[in-house]
Amino acid sequence: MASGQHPDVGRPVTAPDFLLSRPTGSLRTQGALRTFTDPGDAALALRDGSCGLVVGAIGFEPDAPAALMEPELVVRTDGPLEPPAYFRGIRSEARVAEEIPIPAVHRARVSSAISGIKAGSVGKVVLARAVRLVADRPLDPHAVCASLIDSSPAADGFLVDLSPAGDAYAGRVLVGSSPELLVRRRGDQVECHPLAGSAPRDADPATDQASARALRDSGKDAFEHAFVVDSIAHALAPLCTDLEIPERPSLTSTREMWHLGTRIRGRISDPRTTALDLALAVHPTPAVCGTPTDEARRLIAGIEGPRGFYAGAIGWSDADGDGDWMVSIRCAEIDADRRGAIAWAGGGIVADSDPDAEVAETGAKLRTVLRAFNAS
Ligand SMILES: C=C(O[C@@H]1C=C(C(=O)O)C=C[C@H]1O)C(=O)O
Repeated sequence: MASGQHPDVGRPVTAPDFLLSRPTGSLRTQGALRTFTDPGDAALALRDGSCGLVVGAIGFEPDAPAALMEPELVVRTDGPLEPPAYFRGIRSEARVAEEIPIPAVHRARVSSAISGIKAGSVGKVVLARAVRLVADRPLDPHAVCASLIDSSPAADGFLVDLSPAGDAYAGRVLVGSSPELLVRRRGDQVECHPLAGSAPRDADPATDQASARALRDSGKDAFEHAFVVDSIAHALAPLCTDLEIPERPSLTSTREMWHLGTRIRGRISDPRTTALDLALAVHPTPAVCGTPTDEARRLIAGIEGPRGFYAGAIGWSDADGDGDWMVSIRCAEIDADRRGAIAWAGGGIVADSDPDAEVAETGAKLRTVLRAFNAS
């Protein structure tokens, strides 16, 4: 670098403050003509035609502030995004400074959730844990996101400036690589691809295939998965016709995990129902919350405290009603000063869950994000 030059020289001026990269099409935006903290207001603005496009993030709790905006500049691409060389050239470095809670406490929480489930309080609850990362040199959220996209076999990745959610979120950025499609609408076609039931991948191909087969044949995981399909089918039934729900889930994978997934398809009944309306109707699914929803949400709030944007939804919706919303998992929130971040991972607990396996599963899920920070 020549002396006197700013360290950011070469940084693309087009760096977006919202991006969603997906194999089926991507979107990146800059600037905000208008922001919304209440997703209901954004949904209304799309429906009454006063807003052409909404992008951003919705929190886990329905009344938590959202970070939604009507962007100034929009670039849509058919396939996944190709991160700029500038961001690919930056190696992010951070280390795990704290586990929230420590794995032994997460294990104990899972054990007591299993006892609660057996006593009949809920059928399923999703418990998460977090890790706090610290960095000696400032992190660049776009570089972390570039690494997330490049490490994802499907080039899944997202980045959302959370500033529109208010002072507590000013300058904070959510980055992640979610494999889970909450809902997508194109024309009259609606699609969801919920995931639930997981097993860590293994470097040894024979072991890896064996754990995929064990997941496919696991009664406990099929049971855990069915809560999610039932909940989405129930939420979509009044909004869609021709709902197609495969009888059994199929295997799907990321670099780190095997999952059970079910591709649900339907046709929109009323064309005024936008992708954002659909997202708000299905969220939070039992893939991140539990069954019954309100009881599981109360349990989670009591055990974990507020989740903020983890286990919420990120995506976009336009005034024609089209849009994509992903479940905000495999993600981290980067601090405004760029010296730290917090990453989360959770897993569904049912009566037959094994506490040690749940600790291992959340550890494996965290690897997606930890790799992007070169943290271990
Ligand atoms: C909650 C997370 O993942 C969710 C929970 C899963 C499970 O319990 O098996 C699987 C995929 C996701 O729906 C997470 O990654 O943090």
